[in-house]
Formats: sequence, C-alpha cells, structure tokens
Amino acid sequence: MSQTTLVLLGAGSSSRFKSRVKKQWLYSGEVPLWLQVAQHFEGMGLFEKIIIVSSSQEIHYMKHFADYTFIEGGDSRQASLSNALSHVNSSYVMVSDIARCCIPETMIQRILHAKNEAACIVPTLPVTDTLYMENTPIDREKVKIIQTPQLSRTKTLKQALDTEILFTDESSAIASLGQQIHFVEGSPLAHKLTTLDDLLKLPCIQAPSSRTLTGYGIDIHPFETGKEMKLCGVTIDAEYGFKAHSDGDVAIHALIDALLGAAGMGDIGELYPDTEPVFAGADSTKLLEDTVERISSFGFEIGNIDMTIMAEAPKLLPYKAIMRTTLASILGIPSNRINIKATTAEKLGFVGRKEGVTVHAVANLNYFNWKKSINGRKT
Ligand SMILES: Nc1ccn([C@@H]2O[C@H](COP(=O)(O)OP(=O)(O)OP(=O)(O)O)[C@@H](O)[C@H]2O)c(=O)n1
Ligand SMILES: C[C@](O)(CO)[C@H](O)COP(=O)(O)O
Repeated sequence: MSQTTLVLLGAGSSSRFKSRVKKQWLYSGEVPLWLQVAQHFEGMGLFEKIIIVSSSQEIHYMKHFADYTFIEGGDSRQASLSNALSHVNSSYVMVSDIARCCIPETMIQRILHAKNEAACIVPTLPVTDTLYMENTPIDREKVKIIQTPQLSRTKTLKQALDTEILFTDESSAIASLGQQIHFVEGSPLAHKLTTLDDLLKLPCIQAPSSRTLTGYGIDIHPFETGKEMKLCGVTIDAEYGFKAHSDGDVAIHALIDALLGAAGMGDIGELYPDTEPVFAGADSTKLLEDTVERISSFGFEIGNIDMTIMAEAPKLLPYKAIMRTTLASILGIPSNRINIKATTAEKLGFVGRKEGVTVHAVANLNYFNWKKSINGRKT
C-alpha cells in the first residue's frame, strides 16, 4: 500500500477567474472540474487517501457526487492546507492545486520516484521568454516556474507550516527550515487555471454537455384564516392564507424543490429547515433567490419552468401575468420560459373541499456554457 496521501486544494474563491461560476464548478462534459481532477488522480491508484479541501456549503453538495474525505478550507491556501494536514497520517503527502486540471500521470511518477532525494519534491518548468525585474533584464537561466503537485515528508511539512509566515507553496515553507528541495521536470499540461483565457491552454477540459436536467417538486399547504395569501411571491386577495412555518408560499416551495431536484441538491427541508427559528414567517421569494444563487454558482443555467396550482378557490387567472413577471425577475430568465397553470380539483379531495392548495412544478437546467464566455471576450 502507498504511504502517500493526496491533498487537493479547492477552497479558493476564483477571484482572478472573473466568472459567475468558480473554476472548480465549471462542467467538463457532465463532470465538474474538481471531480474530474479527483477521479484522474484516483484512477492512478497511487494514493492511500484523497482529501479534498473546499468550503462548507460546497462540501455539502460535493458529497452527493463522490465519497472522498472532504475538509473545510481556510482564508488562504496555506490555512486550507493546514486544515487538511491535521487529517494526514501517512509518511508522505502530495499537495496539488485543484486548479491544475490536466496533470499527466508521467509527471506524478517522476515526482514519486524522486521521493528519497529531499524533504520536498517540486516540478518546475524553464522560463522561455525574456525576463525583466522592473526595468532590468535578468538571466532567465537562473529562474524557474514552480508547479504542483509537490511531494513532502508529512512531518517536515507540518513543522514548516507551524508559523505565522504565509508561504505561497510547500517548497518555500520547507526551504525556510533550511531543508533541501529537489526539482523535477514539470509539464505545460500542469498549467494552473487562473484566468478564463487559461481554459484555451488546457486540452483535457471538454465543453460542457448540452444535456438538460429535469427536476420535479410538489408542495401542499392547508388554508389558515387571518393570514395574507402569497403565491409565486404575489399577494392574492383572499380571506385566508396558508398555515406554514414560513409565509406559506406553496407555489415557490414546489418550485424550489423542482430546481433543487434538477441540480441533485436535495430538497427545501435540507436547505431551509422548518425547525429553524430563522425561517419563521420567512419571505419565500428570499429562499428562492438563495436557491437560484446556489444553483447558478454550482454551474447551472435555468432553462424553463412549468407549474400547476391546484386550488378550488380563489380564482388565479387575474394573477398569472404578474406571477410570471415576479418569478422571471427572481429566476433571471424571460417570462415566456415560465408557465403557470391553475386548475380546480372538481370538488374532489382536500383541494375540492377548499381545505388547502397543492402545487406541482417542473424545472429544467442546463450546464453553464463557459465556452460562450471565452468566445465573447476580446483578447
Ligand atoms: N483559501 C484558499 C485559497 C486557495 N485555495 C486553493 O489553492 C489553489 C491555488 O489557488 P488559486 O489558483 O489562486 O485559486 P483561487 O484562490 O481560487 O484564485 P484567486 O486567487 O484568483 O481567487 C486553488 O486550487 C485554490 O482552490 C484554497 O484551497 N484555499
Ligand atoms: C502553489 C503554486 O501553484 C505554485 O506555483 C502557486 O504559488 C499558487 O499561487 P496562487 O496565487 O495561490 O495561485
């Protein structure tokens, strides 16, 4: 069995990437980039454990994709690494930026073969352009580009990071202890995805799939007198509203479940539990806004939505247009891609007896087409 743990650092905020979707959550085919990277390393069969570092909200969703060890990151790359290192017990630890997406296995083998050469093994590339330091040319033979993954003796790395000093990589931390660093040849394929233009340099990243993902949601609420009735974020003129922990907007609740269903993100109760005081009387449009924000940040675009409101009363026809425009502005799609149907239950069941309302909703999502963002840029 290998004595090496792999740590993949993915808790960054992608600020230089300048896209509404963080680089870790771009889809390559039908797989988010972070997962493509993890599966690529896992397929090599070289590691006893794989740790992925990310934010707590992302980790909740990442666990729906795969069973790695997920650890919450910190404010800096080094803080994220330190959190992960407390879960590393193997003699060696290989650390890589998840943003280096296309690292060839031959490069990993080169690094592992050199493991006895020094406390830290580092892949490098030569500089091939002329270099200036401020206004003075410098000898490019004396500088190198440092890549990841870097292989370190775990004990030495833990000792090196037990400091207030912030290092930009493992090798500089270990060098600060006076330990030797051993350099091996890196690869242009290990280039780090930092800006949108880097996507053009990384051939293993495929265009996102054109598949449509469909989700379904249903919600039921009984009527309650003395409450304001809200449906699709619109106030309805009625003598009663809905009994609920929140404002009881049963249509928005069904829609949230449809959106979460399409994204594979669980259901409304997981995200906004009705046991939490913070959601007492909650404005459901705010919950929908939060759902849309999450879905969007995880690499999806909303295609269209359709819903059926089953209500014996009140008559909803006069409200359908304003309901569509209200939802359109929250979902960020044109109102023609939102369809709202209303029907009675022909006096049957609890809906027919005017005891409450049922809403069924369907939502379609597509993967965010990041190729369009690159093509739309002037270089
Ligand atoms: N607090 C942080 C910051 C960075 N990283 C990770 O460290 C690697 C190198 O960082 P970088 O490429 O700079 O990613 P970001 O920090 O996301 O990018 P930016 O600096 O543009 O915000 C990335 O895989 C990133 O996810 C991390 O785990 N925790
Ligand atoms: C660790 C690293 O990738 C080596 O080149 C680099 O230092 C990370 O820098 P960043 O500013 O956190 O992207």
